[in-house]
Amino acid sequence: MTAELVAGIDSSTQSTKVVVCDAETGEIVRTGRAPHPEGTEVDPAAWWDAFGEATNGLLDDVKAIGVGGQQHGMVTLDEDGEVVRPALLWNDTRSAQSALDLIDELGGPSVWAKSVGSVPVASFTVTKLRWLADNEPELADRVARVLLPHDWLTWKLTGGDPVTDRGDASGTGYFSPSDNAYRLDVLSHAFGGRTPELPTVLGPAQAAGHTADGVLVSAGTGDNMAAALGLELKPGDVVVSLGTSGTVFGVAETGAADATGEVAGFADATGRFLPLACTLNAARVLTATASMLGATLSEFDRLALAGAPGAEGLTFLPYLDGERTPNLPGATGSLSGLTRANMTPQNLARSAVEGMLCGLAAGLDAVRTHGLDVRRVLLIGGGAQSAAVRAVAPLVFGVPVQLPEVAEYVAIGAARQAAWALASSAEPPSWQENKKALELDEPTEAQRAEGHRIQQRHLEAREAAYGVRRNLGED
Ligand SMILES: Nc1ncnc2c1ncn2[C@@H]1O[C@H](COP(=O)(O)OP(=O)(O)O)[C@@H](O)[C@H]1O
Ligand SMILES: O=C(CO)[C@@H](O)[C@H](O)COP(=O)(O)O
Repeated sequence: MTAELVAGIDSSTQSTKVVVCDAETGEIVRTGRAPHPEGTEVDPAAWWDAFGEATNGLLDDVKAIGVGGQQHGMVTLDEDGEVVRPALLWNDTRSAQSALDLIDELGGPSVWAKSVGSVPVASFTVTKLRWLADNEPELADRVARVLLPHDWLTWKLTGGDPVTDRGDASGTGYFSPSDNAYRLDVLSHAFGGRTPELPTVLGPAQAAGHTADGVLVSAGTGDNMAAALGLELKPGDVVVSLGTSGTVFGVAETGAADATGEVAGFADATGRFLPLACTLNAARVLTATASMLGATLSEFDRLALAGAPGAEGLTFLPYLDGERTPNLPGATGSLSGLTRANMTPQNLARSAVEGMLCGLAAGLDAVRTHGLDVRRVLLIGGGAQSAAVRAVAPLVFGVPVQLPEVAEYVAIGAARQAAWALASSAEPPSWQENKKALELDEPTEAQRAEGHRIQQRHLEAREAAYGVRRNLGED
């Protein structure tokens, strides 16, 4: 009997990736990818074009397809289903003041954390709608429907009524993951009294519909939720993803409600929860530093590996695109501790790797404080391909770090969701047999202490430069 095939799509910030898998075992049989345009506002048509390019010739015998997409992006449609304005992405910080206004107007951070699981920052859709209402009211008046990137792609595939899932909906700021319901009062308040249509929230294994060719389309989800599904996380597993964003997350049985805003209390794609901390600066810290040094990524790795642990006193706070955690949307990066002796390409490269990872280590402390048991870190995303990152991560994180076989876990998770919807089973198929992970070298006690010192220095520099206090998990 020939295997049934399912496809998973990862429509993330920088590209669309596709995997086609055996529905029963998860074995990957084909892959594809296509780039997205630069920028923090993008015409959704570019994602559809990238989808077409990435899947070209790959979907002929596929029975089901699922879409994982970058979270939070605001896609606005008019009465005719036409896009009203380019989508504002999760990393667009223009709505930072709108976030502060909304927090204030609706009762403060604790009220937000309790009602929708998260305190909104500029990334959240709800703040983008407020920005639109305040700054482009004539466009806001034309908005009949608001979707997230994955909702829009799913809708393009089925042509039916727009749908979403609980995981991606939980990143809007107008959905309560604990009540499993939209907060239309919050939506309407944020959008100046307007009440656009929202997509129906499907259950984890429900189908969104079918393509014109009869391929089943699953509900889809946000990219981090899809990665969690693809990795089949167990209690104690925490993912650190180094893509455009840096994210730290794990699956929990109860939702987080962090009034400090460091941890977002998202839902996952299985009916559980996904507490998550997110930075705006991850893999691109490495690529920007490599480009400043005139180095390729492998030359950059060689430089960083030749730099001394602690970069001989250089501290790089890598807020190159502003920052989200800590919430410093207008921040710029800084490099401190320079001397004539330590100012070398090797130390600069090393400090970029350490600075980026220290931001994620703070996220690790934050999710630990909010209930996640951190027994091991699974390192994924484009930045995990860096040899220097692999060498430094165990020191800075201070727990065992595993590198799941380099593969596209968002797309794999979306494919697993498609296989689940195809089987209509109570639980998703287990693809665990196909999972291999490389155990990175455990740090010695001395290296662990070094990692701790690097993290302490990073936190002190953060406090000195931006007044950010340490969170509860830090000593
Ligand atoms: N060896 C490497 N070292 C550092 N960065 C890398 C390496 N390989 C890929 N990247 C970076 O990873 C990023 C892409 O990661 P990915 O997880 O696909 O991002 P996203 O999902 O946000 O689109 C790009 O910025 C790319 O340059
Ligand atoms: O906003 C978040 C998480 O809340 C980001 O993680 C986006 O979902 C984009 O992901 P990548 O493109 O970096 O994978």
